[in-house]
Amino acid sequence: MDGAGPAHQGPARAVVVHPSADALAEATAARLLLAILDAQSVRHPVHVALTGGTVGIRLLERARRTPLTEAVDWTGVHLWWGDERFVPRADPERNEGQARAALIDHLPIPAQNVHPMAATEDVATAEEGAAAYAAELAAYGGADGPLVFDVVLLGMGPDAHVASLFPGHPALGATGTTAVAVHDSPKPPPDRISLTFEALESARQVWLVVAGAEKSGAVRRALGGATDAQETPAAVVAGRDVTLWLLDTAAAGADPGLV
Ligand SMILES: O=C1O[C@H](COP(=O)(O)O)[C@@H](O)[C@H](O)[C@H]1O
Repeated sequence: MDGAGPAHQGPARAVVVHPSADALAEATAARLLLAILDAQSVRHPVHVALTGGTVGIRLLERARRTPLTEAVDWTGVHLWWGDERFVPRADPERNEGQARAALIDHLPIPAQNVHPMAATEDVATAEEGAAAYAAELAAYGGADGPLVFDVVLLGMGPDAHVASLFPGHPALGATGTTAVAVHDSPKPPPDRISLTFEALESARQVWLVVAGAEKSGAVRRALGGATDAQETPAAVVAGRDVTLWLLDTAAAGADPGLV
């Protein structure tokens, strides 16, 4: 585990580099299940926000296969999403459907503990979907404030987007709410719902799980001290206690500080 450089202030940030995308998925699955078990020893319930994306889904497939999954009390875990594509529920693009097939459908988790974002059958607009999600998150908050995620999993795009918060996009600036509608997403599909920075940063731990050489430039910028959320959203997202960058060697690139 390496420190990420002098530019970062605040809670602990660490970078872990794995030899391949497969190793990253395998290790992150184990890390997630252990984090849930740790949290369950001190809190009830435990809240986790899932990510879509290539590694985000692969790590859920790995989690399904590890015996650690059986040690978790899934009745005490709530699963949320960092973002969702605003498409019909059966659309293969939906993060929800992919996560259900990879893991959730195989868990003894009560249906009411799974909190997907709205599909197009549920509401007329992504705005309505975002408002409904913000209300659901608020309902699970305590008297003293909003819901605190134990772990937020995030993928990252080559453009340094996290969840569906894209560089230069108006949704980046959303404040005073935990969920926002996204239109004209530079990555298809164009209509999405995303947690806001405010919601992501309410997490105790934020983990950015990133694989692939095409993302090494964005990783270098984010870990190299970029501070402009409009240019490099991934650079500014942080957990209250811990921010973990979990990379494969390709995403870490040639930076001798990371490999
Ligand atoms: O569109 C999205 O992309 C990112 C990253 O996906 P990847 O396939 O490049 O790993 C993902 O984190 C996000 O949830 C998803 O909606």
